[in-house]
Amino acid sequence: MSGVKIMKRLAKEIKPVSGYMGLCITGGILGQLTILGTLVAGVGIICSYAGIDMFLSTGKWVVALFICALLRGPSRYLEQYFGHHVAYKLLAIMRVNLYDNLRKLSPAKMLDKKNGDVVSTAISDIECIEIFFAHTVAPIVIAVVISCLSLILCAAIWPMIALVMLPFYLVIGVVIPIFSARVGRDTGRDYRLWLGDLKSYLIDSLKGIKEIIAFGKGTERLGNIDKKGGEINQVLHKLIRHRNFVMAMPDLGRTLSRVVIMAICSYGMMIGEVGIGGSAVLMVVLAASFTPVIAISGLSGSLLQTFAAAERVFALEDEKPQVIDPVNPKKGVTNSGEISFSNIGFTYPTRSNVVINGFNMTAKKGDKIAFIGESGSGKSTALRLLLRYWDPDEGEILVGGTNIKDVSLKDCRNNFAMLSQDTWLMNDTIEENIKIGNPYATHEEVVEAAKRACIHDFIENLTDGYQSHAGEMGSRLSGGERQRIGIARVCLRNTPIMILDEPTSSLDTLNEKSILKTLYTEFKDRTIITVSHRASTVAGCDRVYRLDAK
Ligand SMILES: Nc1ncnc2c1ncn2[C@@H]1O[C@H](COP(=O)(O)OP(=O)(O)OP(=O)(O)O)[C@@H](O)[C@H]1O
Repeated sequence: MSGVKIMKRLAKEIKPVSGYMGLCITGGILGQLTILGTLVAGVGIICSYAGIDMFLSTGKWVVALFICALLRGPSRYLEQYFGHHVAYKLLAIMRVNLYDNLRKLSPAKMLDKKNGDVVSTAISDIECIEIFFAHTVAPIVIAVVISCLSLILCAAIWPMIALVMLPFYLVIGVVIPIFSARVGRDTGRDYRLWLGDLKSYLIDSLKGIKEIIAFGKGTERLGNIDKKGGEINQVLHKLIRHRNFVMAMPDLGRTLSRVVIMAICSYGMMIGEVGIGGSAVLMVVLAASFTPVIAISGLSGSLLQTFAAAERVFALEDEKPQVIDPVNPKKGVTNSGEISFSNIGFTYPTRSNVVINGFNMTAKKGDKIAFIGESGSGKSTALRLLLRYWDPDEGEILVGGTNIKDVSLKDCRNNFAMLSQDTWLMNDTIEENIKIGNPYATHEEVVEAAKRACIHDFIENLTDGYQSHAGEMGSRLSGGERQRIGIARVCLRNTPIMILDEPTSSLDTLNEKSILKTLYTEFKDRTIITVSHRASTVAGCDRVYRLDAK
């Protein structure tokens, strides 16, 4: 994506808060005008004391000086306050938009992405865009307005000086930033990529710390972190060299412009085109008006990272999900427990080998169905197709007689309560974790579900009972305890179909028997599909479907 395209797209994001941005720009312009006004009033006071006619009396210049000085504070406050208000509001909107798309991309498109890289984009890349919203848009407008006003004022005093100064404004404010952005673009991009890669490696190393220690890989990981850190530093040095160069060039331009201003003003006085007062005003106005222009030039160094970060955010925002909602979804026709797989064929887009080929299955309301087969035969894949994480390449899946592709993803998934192989516990109380199954459930209903999942006594014995924090002790819970919390969650979700992927793999036979009996008898009206390797888990099912590895 080109720099101009990124800027245009970022600028579009400002639309919902354009009023606040207007206030920020007004504050900025007013702030710069107060600086110019203070300097011009100073010149006015000195010249009128020296007996040079400066249009206003000394007293009026003093009043003007005080007004400008007093307005400087509030205008600066206005600019900074609304600039940051806009930036943080927009960053919050961008975070929500990004998470919304990540949600749609999950799980199919998210499997290929590195967790750390996505976290890096969702947090630090978005944070990096703050520079554009808070420190770029308004300063560009302010610099353009102040440069134009200064040139108009100069042209009113002596048109020639405006003509001579115009190229300085263009070179410092336009040519240098564009050139700098073009030259440093790849370095900025490399830095964000390396940073994402390092974060990903760190998160991976933390997640797998037990295995890393057990297999004696700690030193190797440490060495790799050190190596990656060194590589990042090299790119960072390039960025800093570039930024320093970019900061030095406009400063050089400003110094040269001052020499030219003085030379031309002296020449103007010599040939009688401008008086002492006019020259003094020209000198202070032109010198001061370069400050906002220089600020833009200086920004172009920081913007390299901002553009690279925005590019990464937009790439994630633009990525198309694996499955999409139909344009005109059918409504309310799938709420039953009937399921049918007819002639299903499926190959993962990233693989060449067929996973499911010509698979057929039917379940009536209340049927207890089992999928069995050796490891890798496609049992979990069949469940993923039912949940529409992917669409089959061949055949169709019907729920309640309707093709699941014809209803919205939300309506389709509202039919299912899912227990996956690894129960995810969010950073909240045990009660809230169970209530994921039904946020409106009462405490009594949560307790009832926990009893069905044979986890009630365990929870009661915790120091804070149902209010104990699962996040803090998530890693201290055994696999079986986590699995039973997952089962309680499923029990609470009132859907016609329950999907259980290895529901009792971490439980002893006693607990397994008791939980399955509860599930199969108490939920006799619900259709249950169970995936398991264990004969004991599928023993109570009405029908067993075998999937064969291809
Ligand atoms: N997201 C994916 N992308 C590509 N291939 C995948 C993906 N998920 C699974 N597979 C492959 O598809 C095949 C079937 O996987 P699946 O998880 O459905 O098997 P399974 O029968 O449930 O196995 P297990 O009993 O070991 O859990 C395997 O070869 C697996 O490597």
